[in-house]
Amino acid sequence: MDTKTDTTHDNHMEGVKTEMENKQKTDNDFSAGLSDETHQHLTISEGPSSSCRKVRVRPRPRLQWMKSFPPYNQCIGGLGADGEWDNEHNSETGVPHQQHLRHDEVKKEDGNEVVRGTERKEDVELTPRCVRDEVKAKWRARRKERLGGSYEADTDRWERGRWSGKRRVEETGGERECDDKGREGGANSVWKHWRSRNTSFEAEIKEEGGEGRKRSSMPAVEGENEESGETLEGKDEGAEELPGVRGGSTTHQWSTPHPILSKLLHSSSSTSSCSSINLSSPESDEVFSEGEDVGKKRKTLRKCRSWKTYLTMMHFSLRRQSSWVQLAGHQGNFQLSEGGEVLKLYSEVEAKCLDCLMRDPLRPFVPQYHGMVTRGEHCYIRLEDLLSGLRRPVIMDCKMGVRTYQEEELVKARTKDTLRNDMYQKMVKIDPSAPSAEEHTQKGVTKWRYLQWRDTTSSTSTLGFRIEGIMMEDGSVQRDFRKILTLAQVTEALLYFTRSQLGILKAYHSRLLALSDALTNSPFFRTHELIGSSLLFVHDHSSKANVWMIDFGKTTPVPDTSKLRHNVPWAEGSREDGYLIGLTSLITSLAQAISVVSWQQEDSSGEEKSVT
Ligand SMILES: Nc1ncnc2c1ncn2[C@@H]1O[C@H](COP(=O)(O)OP(=O)(O)OP(=O)(O)O)[C@@H](O)[C@H]1O
Ligand SMILES: O=P(O)(O)O[C@@H]1[C@H](O)[C@H](O)[C@@H](OP(=O)(O)O)[C@H](OP(=O)(O)O)[C@H]1O
Repeated sequence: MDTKTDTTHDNHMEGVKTEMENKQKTDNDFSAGLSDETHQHLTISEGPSSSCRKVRVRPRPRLQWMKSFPPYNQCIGGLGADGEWDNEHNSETGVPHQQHLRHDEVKKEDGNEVVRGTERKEDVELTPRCVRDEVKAKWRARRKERLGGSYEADTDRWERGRWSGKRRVEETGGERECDDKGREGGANSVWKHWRSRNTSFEAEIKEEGGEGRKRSSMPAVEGENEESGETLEGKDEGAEELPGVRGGSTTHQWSTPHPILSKLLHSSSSTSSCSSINLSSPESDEVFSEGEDVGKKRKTLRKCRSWKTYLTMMHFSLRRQSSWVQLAGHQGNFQLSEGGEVLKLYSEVEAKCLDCLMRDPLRPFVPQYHGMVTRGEHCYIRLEDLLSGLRRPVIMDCKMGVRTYQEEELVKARTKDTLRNDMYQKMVKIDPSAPSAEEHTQKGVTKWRYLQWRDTTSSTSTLGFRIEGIMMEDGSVQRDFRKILTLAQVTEALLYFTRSQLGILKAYHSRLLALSDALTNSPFFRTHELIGSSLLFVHDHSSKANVWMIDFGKTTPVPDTSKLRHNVPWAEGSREDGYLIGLTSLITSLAQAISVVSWQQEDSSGEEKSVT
């Protein structure tokens, strides 16, 4: 955006400051009082500032396929698209951090090699990298040959592998719910069981089958990814967590890990020598035998060293990158960085919000924001990975607020300047009778119409939030929660999501209460309309649980900062978002779930006592 917007925003923040100084209070339902922690966060030194004007920025597209966005598996541990990591910007100075470039200054973009570095050091270090690239290129060529040369161009397969776990499940004969021994298991069967017991909640569960964890790995196995890093793509923290190694959530493709990956992992335990790596798989033979003269020891050694570095980095990455997964939102918006940060396609609106939030009492509830980075021609915001450190994370994304459209969408809709056929199609797919006769004729709806329809046919309008998606620990993803409309249904979904674990329910409950306090004391919240923002619930089997505020792409400052209440229904012009209505619903529902589980436990312990 332009300078005008910046000025507006700055003025706005100035207004916020004045407001704080005057200690004006908005009329809301929350208790006042700053906790020590809140004070602590208020005094946090300057966070990263948006230096986004200094780089070329594109609007966030709704990407159809991933060719221009190398997939997650290419981003791991620097094994990405041949040195694509580039200008990491110092968020304060806007100057690229040259030290973040890897030693290879030779950069390939779209096949064009760009030589950047001239220093001696780089020249020396280029050698193993070049060897590696050469080997990788040969290997790629071989794989391509084996696959009939189709995988590079077959974008449909690419897309399928990356994003459409559902279709994958169908193709693999619905083996999603069986482990490699053919036993039934995994979250889906639990979900089905749960659903069959709970007739009041009729969500149609679509078995999207491991869309999360699997999708990032699939292209590698199928050879759909033309880059070499994909073969070693990791997602969990150790060999025991690898697809195919872990039972209960695998398809037959994963009955064994990829041969090279398997060897890498085994080799990592013996770190002393490259000779400890047993390279006998067909793939590795291909890589290492071709053009390799055993007599030329030096060359071989260099190759080994190169591969050793490669393997070490890979193993490190596997451990570090955990199992990041994008549960909701725009496809292609995200990447992982070398350091395990989540990179989200840059939006100035969001960057400004995050910048403010780093100096707000809400900071402990928001992923750490580390400024921005450019990669190729795109710019990304750098976020803390909220799944980092979790094993087999269970995730739920709740989109907050009583509406998910901005008021400006309504204004645009009145002129009907843009009719969206894609949204019309989505609407028809869910309910053919939803579009009006006119919309059917036009085969298009305005964005506002679609979003408003989504809001009114879900719990958004009534409860002030909706569940966008849930991923269980086996990687199964459910995204269709349209039929959850009442608090009781939400409670049932929460019981399913947490598997009725009291500790986790309580942890979520107290976290939301703390969030509620922080919101009360937040100048950011008092002065911003939050549209389409989510609460991300994450926990794992070790009972780590947390809730985070994410997605500020449609969160904007309001001109009159004294009026916003967040706990009243929206009327046009009010800018009210109903965020607190949603939060209250969630807190109430969690309290209900806690009561239900407590009763159940009391009941069962009573029964046990009476038996004994
Ligand atoms: N910092 C993070 N750490 C871990 N996971 C994240 C993080 N940020 C986002 N995600 C994952 O990505 C998903 C989408 O995030 P987000 O809502 O920010 O994307 P979006 O494309 O802006 O969404 P929308 O289309 O609703 O605007 C989340 O549901 C979550 O699974
Ligand atoms: O979840 P659904 O039903 O698929 O609908 C999408 C969802 O509402 C997104 O939040 C919205 O993006 P924004 O939040 O950025 O508006 C997107 O609009 P888009 O297609 O214009 O990106 C919608 O298509």
